[in-house]
Amino acid sequence: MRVELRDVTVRNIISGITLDACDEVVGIVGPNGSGKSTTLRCVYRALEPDAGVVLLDGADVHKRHGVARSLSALTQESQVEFDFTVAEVVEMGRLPHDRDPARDARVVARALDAADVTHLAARSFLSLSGGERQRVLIARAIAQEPRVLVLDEPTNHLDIRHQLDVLALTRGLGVTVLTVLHDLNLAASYCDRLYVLDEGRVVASGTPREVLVPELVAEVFHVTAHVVAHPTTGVPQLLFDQEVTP
Ligand SMILES: Nc1ncnc2c1ncn2[C@@H]1O[C@H](COP(=O)(O)OP(=O)(O)OP(=O)(O)O)[C@@H](O)[C@H]1O
Repeated sequence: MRVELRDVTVRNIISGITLDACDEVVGIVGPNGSGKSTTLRCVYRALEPDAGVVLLDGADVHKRHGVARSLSALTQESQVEFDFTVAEVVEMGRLPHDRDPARDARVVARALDAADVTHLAARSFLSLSGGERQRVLIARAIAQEPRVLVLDEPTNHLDIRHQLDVLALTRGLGVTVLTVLHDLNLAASYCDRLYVLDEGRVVASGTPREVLVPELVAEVFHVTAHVVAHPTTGVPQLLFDQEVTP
């Protein structure tokens, strides 16, 4: 499914954001406060742009019917306030769909397994650690069987193994994934294309190899980076000098 943002503007926070993603993993990177979460909020309809439009397969996401069945989001606001079990939280992913108990149970079991939380199914969500909660919320998003998955910092709280697992898992779904990532090396490894935001605007876009060059990294993040090829995959990876550039 194709997601397109055309000239999306929200107050003075983001301005003229244009991007698209279709059946690929697209990363949004940029410094703190550059407008990444605000951009995603417009996609998962927590915010309506002041100008511009967000389209899902060509239809305005704020007017289209059935968006909840097509799009799921793991966001900074994704939380569970009441004391549900893990299994119940993941079952909530099925709510936008017509009920089919046997199929729902299979999908939920697969999602629990994929996010490595089957052993936690009977536990209270509120008793879990930050990383365990994050994996349960990922399982819920997967259980929704979305065609577009919107992720705001999905690796938050996760240890390195689960960071790699979650990114491989979401990539393996074969759907459109639009994700904010802070770790530029994970972004280079898992994203087909990247958009770089700075001060509410897109300042670069392209493949990780095209975008993650020392000049851009210095200009946007104010650090000196050296690009090396990953020894087994050849993917560009960044090594940083310790001094911050002005
Ligand atoms: N509701 C709001 N009212 C006023 N300012 C806001 C609001 N939401 C976001 N901002 C401001 O807009 C800017 C962009 O915020 P946003 O959360 O989109 O950035 P971000 O790139 O996701 O940042 P981070 O990397 O720190 O998560 C920030 O300066 C933030 O303080």
